[in-house]
Parts: sequence; C-alpha cells; structure tokens
Amino acid sequence: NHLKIAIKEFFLSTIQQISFAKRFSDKFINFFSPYVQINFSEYEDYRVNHAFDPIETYLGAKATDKAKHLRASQVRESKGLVLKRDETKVRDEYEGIRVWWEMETDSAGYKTLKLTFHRRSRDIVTNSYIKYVVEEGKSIDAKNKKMKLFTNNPSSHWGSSKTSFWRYIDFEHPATFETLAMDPKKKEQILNDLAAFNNGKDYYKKIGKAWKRGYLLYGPPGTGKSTMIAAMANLLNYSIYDLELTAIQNNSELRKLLTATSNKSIIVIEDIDCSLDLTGKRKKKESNLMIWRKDGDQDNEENKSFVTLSGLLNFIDGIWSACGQERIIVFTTNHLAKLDPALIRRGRMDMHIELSYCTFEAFKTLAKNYLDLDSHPLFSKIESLMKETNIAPADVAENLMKKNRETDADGSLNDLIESLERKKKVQIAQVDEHKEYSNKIVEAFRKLF
Ligand SMILES: Nc1ncnc2c1ncn2[C@@H]1O[C@H](COP(=O)(O)OP(=O)(O)OP(=O)(O)O)[C@@H](O)[C@H]1O
Ligand SMILES: [Mg+2]
Repeated sequence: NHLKIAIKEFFLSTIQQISFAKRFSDKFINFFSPYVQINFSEYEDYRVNHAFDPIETYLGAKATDKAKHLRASQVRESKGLVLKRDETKVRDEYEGIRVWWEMETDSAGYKTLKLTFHRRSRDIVTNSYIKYVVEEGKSIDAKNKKMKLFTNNPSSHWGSSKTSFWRYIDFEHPATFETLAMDPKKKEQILNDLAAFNNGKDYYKKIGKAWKRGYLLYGPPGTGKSTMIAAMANLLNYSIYDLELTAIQNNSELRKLLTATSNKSIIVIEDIDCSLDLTGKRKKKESNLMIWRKDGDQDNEENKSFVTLSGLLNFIDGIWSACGQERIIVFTTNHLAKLDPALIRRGRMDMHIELSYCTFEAFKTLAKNYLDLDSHPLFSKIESLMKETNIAPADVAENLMKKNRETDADGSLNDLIESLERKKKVQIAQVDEHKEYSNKIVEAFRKLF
C-alpha cells in the first residue's frame, strides 16, 4: 500500500509541474493500467482554462484532416453522423509517442478534453507535447481568428451551458481609424497609445502591472464613440464584450462574466452614466455605493441591481489581473460631468478621449470617405458654417450619404449646408432664449436690492 501511494504521489507531482495548464485533474484509468490520463476542463470555478481553447483548435485541425479521408471513403453510405462522433476522438503522434484525445461534454454542457498516454511517454507529454499542442493551437487560432461581438445574457438564463454567460455573433464592422473623422493630432495620439499597448508585453511585465488599458470615450451622441471602439477592435484584431450592466444582479455575477472573457478583447460598457445611476439613490447603510436599476420599480426589493461601483472599480484595479491579460476596457458616456470622479480617476481610465462635434478637419475625412472629394468650391462655406454651428459627425455623414444615385456631390454638400444653416438658427435661438432668461433673473435681482 505504501508503494501504491508513493507511485501515485510521484505521478501527481510530475503532472503538477506543467505550469501553463494551470489547473486540471488527473487520474489513473486504473492503478494497474500502464496508461495515464490528464483532463483539461473548459472552466475551472468560472475561470476560463486558457489551455483549453488552443488544444481544442489543435484537435479540431487534426480531426478535420482525418475527416477528409473518412468523408472520401464513406460518402456513399454514411449520413455524416459517423464523422461527428469520430471528431471527438483523436489519435496523435509526437516524437514517436502515441496519445489519445477524447472530448466529453457533461450534462451542463461543459466540455472536458481527456488526454491518455502510456506512462513511459510521461516525460515527453508533460515536458513538451502539451506545450507544443497549446502553441500550435494558438498559432492556428491567430491565423483564422474571427472577431466576435459578445453580449451578456441576463443571469436568469445562466447555468444551462457554457455559452450561457455570453452570446456572440461574428463581428464584422467596417470602421477603421482611417475612416474615423476626428482631429488628426488626437487620432495620432490614440493610435500611438494603442500601438504601445499592443507591443507592451515585456514592458507591463517589467513594471509589474496587469497588461490592460482603460479608455474613457466621451462626447455628444453621434460623434463616433461606438465607431471608435469598432475601429480599435479592427486595428488590434480583438473581440468585443459589450457588457450590459443592467442585466446583472450583483458583483459576483459581474465577476463571473468578466473572468469568462478571453484575452485580446475589448470590454465595453456603453453609456456608463445610464448603466449605473451614480448620481442617483445610494443606500446609506451599505459601505458600497448601491446602484439601482433605472428602469425597474425602485421600491420593489426584487428589482434592485446590486452591481456596485466598488465592484466595477475592483475589477478595473486589477483584482482579477491574474486571470486575464491583453484586455482593453472602454467606457463611453455623453456626460462626463455626471460620472463619479472615483470612476474616472487617472490610473483607472488611462486615457480620456473626447469625441467632439464635427470640425472642418473631420468633415474633410468624411467628404473623402463618402464623396471621394479632396476639395470643392463649397468647402469654404461649410468651413465657416462649421465654426459657428454644432453638428455631430453622424449628421454630417447622413447628409453626405447618397440618398439616390442621381444626387451628385454638389447636391449632398448643399444638403449639408442647408442642414448646418437650420441648426445654426436653432442654436442661435437657444442662446438668445438663454440670454433672455439670464437677463430676466438679473433684472429680478436688481429690483430686489
Ligand atoms: N467621427 C466619426 N467619423 C466617422 N463616422 C462617424 C463619426 N461619428 C459618427 N459617425 C457616423 O455616425 C454613426 C453613429 O455614430 P456612433 O454610433 O459611433 O456615435 P456615438 O458617439 O456612439 O453615439 P451615441 O452617444 O449615441 O452612442 C456611425 O455609424 C458613423 O457612420
Ligand atoms: Mg454609441
């Protein structure tokens, strides 16, 4: 019996030496069997096992290689079902050793990959084979990476399968920094910042900080905040996690969601001022700031949303840094002033980016994108109108978009001029109204004193 335990411990300790497959369980198929099995689960305590995806990709590539042969030979009588079953079992050879992989899915939909090999291959498997598989899988992934756009499901839908936290669609958005209309200097700054982040692996390691960066995008509606996020994703080849805070009940759900995100991703919270009513009711007896769901009945106990500001801040401050790298966090808001200073303190949001009303410089980018124009006699008129009028790039774009094929550049530009003149009138009227109102107040005070 002592011998039995000693041998078991010996195997356990060697298996535990595999550092990059962070956590997995292992077991002997049978004590007297010469085979050893290692399991790689998709999730460990809601954390993504980062070895799992690359391994699955690697095996997928292997399986389809084989499937091609099968398909060729079985095309007549099979209905394809055989192939599917075979794809969950893969035999692999590496440096003269043989291993077997098998995929198991439990009743909750969680997948586990089981690697079986002979004891005498143990050193090769643990020292180099697994590493090789993970690296191969990663490079295959990088080659065919399709960007995804994830949205969180309401927590009441969680639990039935691994895809339950986030649902996704393929992300295909044409926005690029080239087509983004904004001040060229600012754009350059942002591009440099992103490039530094992207190449910052060693730097972040050196300074001992989690490899993450936070951007706060603010500005009026239609100025390109969402467009910029898409451009960032396209530039870096990152997926986007669009986090809807109102669908979350509490901090622990927030934690589960965030730890289930993958590397090389942008986590986005749009309209943060609306998601968290930071200026609204706060419960005094809690030390945390309590955030209340805006839409729900606020007096109804069931409808309370317990995502707290401190929960969010803890995440941003890197409490979960151990479980993820290469992440960008983006907040957007229309009202910078409405945000709690704690939320936007520097260090949390590394860069504050203002997206403003359309300037003439920005207009020129749009004219190039939409009309393929570098200059036009009407430009100077537009330039002077833009100096005195607030118009969002989205409104400019709408005017420049060809409504029908017959409309030419002149027509579009004239539409824009009309639109600018209308806005100018309204804005002047508003200013006048405001002035009149202030004058009235001043006058009232004069009468009083
Ligand atoms: N700076 C810009 N450059 C190019 N196109 C823009 C820009 N801003 C807006 N647009 C156009 O207007 C549309 C709406 O812009 P977008 O959704 O990015 O605005 P937003 O700032 O996110 O607005 P909101 O605050 O309402 O969410 C985009 O699809 C894009 O075509
Ligand atoms: Mg938006």
